[in-house]
Amino acid sequence: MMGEQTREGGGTTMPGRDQEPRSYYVGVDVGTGSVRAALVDQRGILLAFADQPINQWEPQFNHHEQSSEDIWAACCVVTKQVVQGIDVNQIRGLGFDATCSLVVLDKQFRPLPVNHEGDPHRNIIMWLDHRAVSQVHRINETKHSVLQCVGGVMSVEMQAPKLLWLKENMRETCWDKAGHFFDLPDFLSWKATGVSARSLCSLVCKWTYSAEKGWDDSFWKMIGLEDFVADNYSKIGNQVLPPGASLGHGLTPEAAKDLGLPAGIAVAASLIDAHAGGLGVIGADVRGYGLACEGQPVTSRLAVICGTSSCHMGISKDPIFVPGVWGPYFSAMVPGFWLNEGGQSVTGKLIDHMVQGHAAFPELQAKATARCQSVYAYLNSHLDLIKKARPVGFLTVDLHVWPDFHGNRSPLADLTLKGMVTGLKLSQDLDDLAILYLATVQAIAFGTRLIIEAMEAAGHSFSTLFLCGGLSKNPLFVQMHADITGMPVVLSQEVESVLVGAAILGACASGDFASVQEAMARMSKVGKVVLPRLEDKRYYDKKYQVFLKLVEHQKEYAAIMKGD
Ligand SMILES: Nc1ncnc2c1ncn2[C@@H]1O[C@H](COP(=O)(O)OP(=O)(O)O)[C@@H](O)[C@H]1O
Ligand SMILES: O=C(CO)[C@H](O)[C@H](O)COP(=O)(O)O
Repeated sequence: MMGEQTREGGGTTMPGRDQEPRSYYVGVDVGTGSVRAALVDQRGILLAFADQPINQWEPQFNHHEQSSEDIWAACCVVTKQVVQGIDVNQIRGLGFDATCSLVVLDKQFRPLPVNHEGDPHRNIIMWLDHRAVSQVHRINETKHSVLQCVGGVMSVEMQAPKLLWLKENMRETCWDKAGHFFDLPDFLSWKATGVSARSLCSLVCKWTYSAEKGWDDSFWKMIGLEDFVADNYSKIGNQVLPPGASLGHGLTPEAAKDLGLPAGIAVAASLIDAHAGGLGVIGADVRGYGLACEGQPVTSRLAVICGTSSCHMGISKDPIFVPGVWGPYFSAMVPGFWLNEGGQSVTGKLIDHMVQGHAAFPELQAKATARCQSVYAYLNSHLDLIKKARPVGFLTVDLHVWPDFHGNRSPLADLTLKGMVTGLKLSQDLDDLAILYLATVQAIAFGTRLIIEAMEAAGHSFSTLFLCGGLSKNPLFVQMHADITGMPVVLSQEVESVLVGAAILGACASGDFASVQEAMARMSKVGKVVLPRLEDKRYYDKKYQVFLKLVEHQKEYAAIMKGD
């Protein structure tokens, strides 16, 4: 099915039509549910956008797989769409970002199966796959020093546990035949240039690579993956480049044909999607908005990329060790800065799950369709209808949610935690669905508040949130994040900020900007500021107390059931 397409001249008129841009850059963002591309000019204005859904397979609980061939094909569709009608010779650079999913190829770069069905088309273990639970438990039991750079506890969503799972469970059909293991962003830049160099971003954040010391042989030997040490890391990458560096001789003729772009244009070393989102928002010029972060260092800004999951990206001049929060990672997002990444594994996915699984969802769907609205726009207006004189957030005074339906990524770093809902009644009508949706949105915001508290207790100091990703298009989600954290929320002028981040990479690789920081300052702009309703602070402080009690009780229940 052809994805949605908006572009300059056709469909919605994009801003910036009035001036002919000097240079174009193409950004490609491979998210969980779809591939998006954008044509962006040197001011960071989006001139064209296209998206294309991608398949996901869930052959068994907690196994999530994709196809690198599907994803590349979708990249080709959307890239061709966004460059239609322009002089492609004005395109100066191309940048990719993607989820940190694991791509498996044989020695001839052909896909290998990561499943017991032996289907090589499904050669990607996705970022949210939780199959490697016993492997990550054993890795964490080692207490190896590299774990200090992932908040002290390695996530089941990182690559080492998944690689160990493949070695232990797919020896003949996959592991012995494997020639290359890529993080998805690096697979895309390899596909575009034929250069198998990896990005510092992916290797530092998901593979335990150190910007300073490189690979740690003792770690791989200790966890049972000494194979990589033996061949000098050729399968997982022994050439590493900073994000935005220009790869090889740029776009190969074959990839140029696939993508509909000129051969030889600069292609950048990639970023993971959350990091591209951070690049796309965190450097915006905030003068004139009366924000506390005006005149403060960029380290006072927390970027929150809210899509299927939410990633909380905070940077610092010196390394900060935050227990249960990934990092500190050097130069993994903004060159020269240390990065800590908090996160919630399911946020958009959780909201979709709660809404679609409710008894009143068919009625909601019919009513939203009749109004030509998304179900979320309909729910937001329905909440305004039923809130009466109270602020909308007060509707959940006796309905509370703990959001860890897919474990807790940060700051508790406990994949055994589960979701919780308290305050249910017998009724299951549209009002109940709307209030449960609201309580879920609030629970996600409380999770963000808990992550911020952990990061600030370790040394960060934030004054402003910079939101992007699909959920930042939901006004209720944004307002609840402002009200519950007590911080103003900045939304970018370009809502597709992750794509601006990918385009920034392409702009840097082209040499049009002297640094990533210069490109960030020029290409990301404030669109809107949402201020917190501080008059509601007391209410949310009380709901936060309940929120924290929920996980305390969950742990008590688990202890009781574990006891004899
Ligand atoms: N306009 C919108 N209003 C409310 N929620 C949205 C909107 N657009 C996307 N979402 C939600 O955002 C999530 C997808 O986020 P997105 O950043 O687009 O994708 P990905 O996680 O694949 O990068 C989904 O849960 C979807 O329901
Ligand atoms: O772990 C990640 C980033 O560090 C994943 O790539 C991210 O959580 C998935 O992104 P999205 O929710 O946008 O699909």
